[in-house]
Amino acid sequence: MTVLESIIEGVREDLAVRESAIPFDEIKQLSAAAPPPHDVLAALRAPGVGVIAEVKRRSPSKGELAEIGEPAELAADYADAGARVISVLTEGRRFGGSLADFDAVRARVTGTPLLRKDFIVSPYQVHEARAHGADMVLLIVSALEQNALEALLDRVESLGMTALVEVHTAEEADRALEAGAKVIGINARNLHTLEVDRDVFGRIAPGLPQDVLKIAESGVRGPSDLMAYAGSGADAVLVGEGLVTSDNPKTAVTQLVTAGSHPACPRPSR
Ligand SMILES: O=C(O)c1ccccc1NCC(=O)[C@H](O)[C@H](O)COP(=O)(O)O
Repeated sequence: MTVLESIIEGVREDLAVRESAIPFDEIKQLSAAAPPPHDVLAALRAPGVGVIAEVKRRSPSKGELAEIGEPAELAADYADAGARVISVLTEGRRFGGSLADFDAVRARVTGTPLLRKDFIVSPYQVHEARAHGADMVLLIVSALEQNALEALLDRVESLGMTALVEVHTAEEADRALEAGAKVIGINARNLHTLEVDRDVFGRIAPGLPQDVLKIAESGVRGPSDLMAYAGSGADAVLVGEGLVTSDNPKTAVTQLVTAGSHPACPRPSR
């Protein structure tokens, strides 16, 4: 079993527990009653290369990353520093995240879009994300059959949210486009082996249509990585470890945001 398959096995077990506590019809009603989502596409299309800043406690590749006592305070720092979107990992077993983290961040950060970063395999999780105030959800192509990917993407958009459709290979990028993805995240990390290869973005992004927003995920440790991804066509970078392990995450975001809007930073070609 690969790392991704093992994560998803646990996600399905945890999901079954939540489904028995709050049935699907109820979560659908809660999602319909939530305040409307932020316009994530507009946020990501703002000038310059944007930063999606992640609240990440630990990871399968690195173990414990940071003790995040107050995820809401960390997220508020990210927002103040100019992050375009804040990503909150809600998977508990391997990343130490939770929907409680997400709720705390949503209550504190009202003006910046939030990404629910989890391993979405069921429509239930999409409604659950919206019920908790998510504006964006992650759909990982290699975790989903094509018909499931398409159905989940439709559902995300029908609730007014935006899907970050994650790929790691050119074939997965073709599947994302076939499904109608408007935002494609190219993850440098192979989720089956955990190997990180920053060159993956530069191999895939140039082949994507100009109007698709391209997010470079993983492996960003500072402004020079953002600049390199920008040179290959990134509209934004998604950063977790590099922020939560820094001495001052707010300054780390500011440095990335400054690099992304610097005249020397290659412009997105959209
Ligand atoms: O981070 C991991 O080890 C990991 C392992 C298996 C599945 C997903 C994983 N991470 C999710 C992500 O893609 C990252 O949190 C995100 O891209 C930020 O990456 P980084 O800046 O390198 O923390």
